[in-house]
Amino acid sequence: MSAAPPDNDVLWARGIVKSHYGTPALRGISIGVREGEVLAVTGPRGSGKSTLLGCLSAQLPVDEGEVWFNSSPVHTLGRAGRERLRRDRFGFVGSEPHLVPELTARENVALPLLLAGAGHKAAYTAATEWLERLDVGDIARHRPDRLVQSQCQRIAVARALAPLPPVVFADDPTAPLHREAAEQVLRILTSAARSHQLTLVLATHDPELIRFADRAVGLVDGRITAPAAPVPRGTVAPAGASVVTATRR
Ligand SMILES: Nc1ncnc2c1ncn2[C@@H]1O[C@H](COP(=O)(O)OP(=O)(O)OP(=O)(O)O)[C@@H](O)[C@H]1O
Repeated sequence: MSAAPPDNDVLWARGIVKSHYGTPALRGISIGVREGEVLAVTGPRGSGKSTLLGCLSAQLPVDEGEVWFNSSPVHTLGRAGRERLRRDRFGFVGSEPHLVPELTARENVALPLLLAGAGHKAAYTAATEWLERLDVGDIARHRPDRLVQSQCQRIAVARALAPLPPVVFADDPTAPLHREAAEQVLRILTSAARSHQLTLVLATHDPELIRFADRAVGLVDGRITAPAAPVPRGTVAPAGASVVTATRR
């Protein structure tokens, strides 16, 4: 019989093992994410970051181990239960924006709100506000084919944040951006998460970007590297330098 997860961890996992068609991706990962914190998952390409986010966010079933969200088990849910959890409680930003090409920027951001049952006016007002926060309010009526990738990625961030999900997963969200745009998008993403008390799990292969997080966990070959301190404010921490023990601010 397993122990219950700690109350103050919004996400908690123990001993996750996951393979893709026989290729091991996670080899026994245990991790806790506190409510309202920004946790960076860092490591080289192929180290298992996307797979870890997939398991924590109920996109991928684990082969072994446990995943809990708000003290409820995720690892025992079937496909429909995992889909419901993702739709109702989690937001996602990937390395590609994946906008609906037929819809304007504003319609893309309003879409998840409308699907969740928000009224038309409320959804479009919120979409406009989030686009303005992401500095792309001026292109609200444009379709993605008229926009550059950094604008599309900002729209994708607005779309993930607008419903204010308790947890946002961002898997290498700055991959298509140059350094300046990457830093700006991460600054907006992390400050929006903090000001709305959202929990953010951020995967990045770029060790310089973990300074935007409160804590960081390093992965190598599907395993967590040695535990260490929280990300110090205003510094650049090396990859795999810290794991998961203290609070932010
Ligand atoms: N769909 C898949 N089919 C087969 N192998 C996969 C699949 N997805 C991931 N893998 C393998 O699992 C391991 C971990 O991959 P994962 O994508 O989780 O790492 P990552 O750290 O996110 O890498 P990247 O930074 O390149 O996205 C790698 O060896 C990868 O080749």
